[in-house]
Amino acid sequence: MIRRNRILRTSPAIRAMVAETILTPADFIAPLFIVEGTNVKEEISSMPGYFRHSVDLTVKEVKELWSMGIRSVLLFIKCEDHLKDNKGTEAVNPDGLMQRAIKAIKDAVPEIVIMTDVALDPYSSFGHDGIVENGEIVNDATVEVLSRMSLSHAEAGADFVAPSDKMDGRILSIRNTLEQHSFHKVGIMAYSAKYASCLYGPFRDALDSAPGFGDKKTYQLDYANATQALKETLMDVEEGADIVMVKPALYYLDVIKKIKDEVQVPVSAYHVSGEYAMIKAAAKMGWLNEEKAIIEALTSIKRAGADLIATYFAKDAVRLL
Ligand SMILES: NCc1[nH]cc(CCC(=O)O)c1CC(=O)O
Ligand SMILES: [Mg+2]
Repeated sequence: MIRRNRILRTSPAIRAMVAETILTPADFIAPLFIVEGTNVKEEISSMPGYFRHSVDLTVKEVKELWSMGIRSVLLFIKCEDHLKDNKGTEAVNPDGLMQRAIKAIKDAVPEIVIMTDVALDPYSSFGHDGIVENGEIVNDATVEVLSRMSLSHAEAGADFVAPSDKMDGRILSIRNTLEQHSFHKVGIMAYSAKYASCLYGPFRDALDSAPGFGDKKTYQLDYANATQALKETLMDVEEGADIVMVKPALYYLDVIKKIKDEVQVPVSAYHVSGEYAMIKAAAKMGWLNEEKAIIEALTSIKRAGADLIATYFAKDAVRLL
């Protein structure tokens, strides 16, 4: 034998020397679920160990994340039922929960990068990401509202808007709207390769945002396809996306790799609620070691090509590194 492969795995020191993929706290984007009220902290039943917080406790949480080295948060709000409609009225309310949360975080931790979800589902009486007409999700009217919604987040102080809706043409429209209003420093993280996945179930519990009819297959990608994901990601970059995203993450490592090889912007991946829940459930049963499962999952996502990872395990991962 002239090549003994095991030499490079002999000891922890050698393994550390040759490790190609190393996670760091700045890799993580921490998603946060925000609710009305004060001093509210509610555990999400299908996401054990993860919570919805009122704005005051969200601010506390953000301070802790920042002190741990996490550099970015991704905000989602749970809209009160009586404020939901089919027009996204509350989504553009300058005093809405999202807008108030952005301001409170910006005041308390000005340096952290605030990213905001842009889609109508939490605000929609139909639980869909867009405006519904005759049982269909209409594209262009939705893009118009998403652009106003993005502007409203920028006005409140968001650093990045993150359109997760998958309507056609929304990146260009959002970019133009931001430009027209001189928000030259607000970025766009586009959910470009977002699949219609079963893995969003716990998230929809968290926000009470499950579709009231049908599914999201007319706008989110079919998991049988990778080519469309690449095409649509390249289009989003052309339209002005600063960061592109693949979502979910672990079932889509090939898509992350394919996109990373083709684009010249940072690629993020969203390790979604169902991926969190799977690890939590198996760990609770004693079938998997939770800590090892977390680090292996996140390292694999980065190895596939993700520059950034949105994950509910951000804090756990930083503690384990
Ligand atoms: N547009 C809404 C949105 N933004 C992020 C997620 C899912 C995140 C997760 O499951 O962790 C969803 C759900 C959906 O598309 O139905
Ligand atoms: Mg990085």
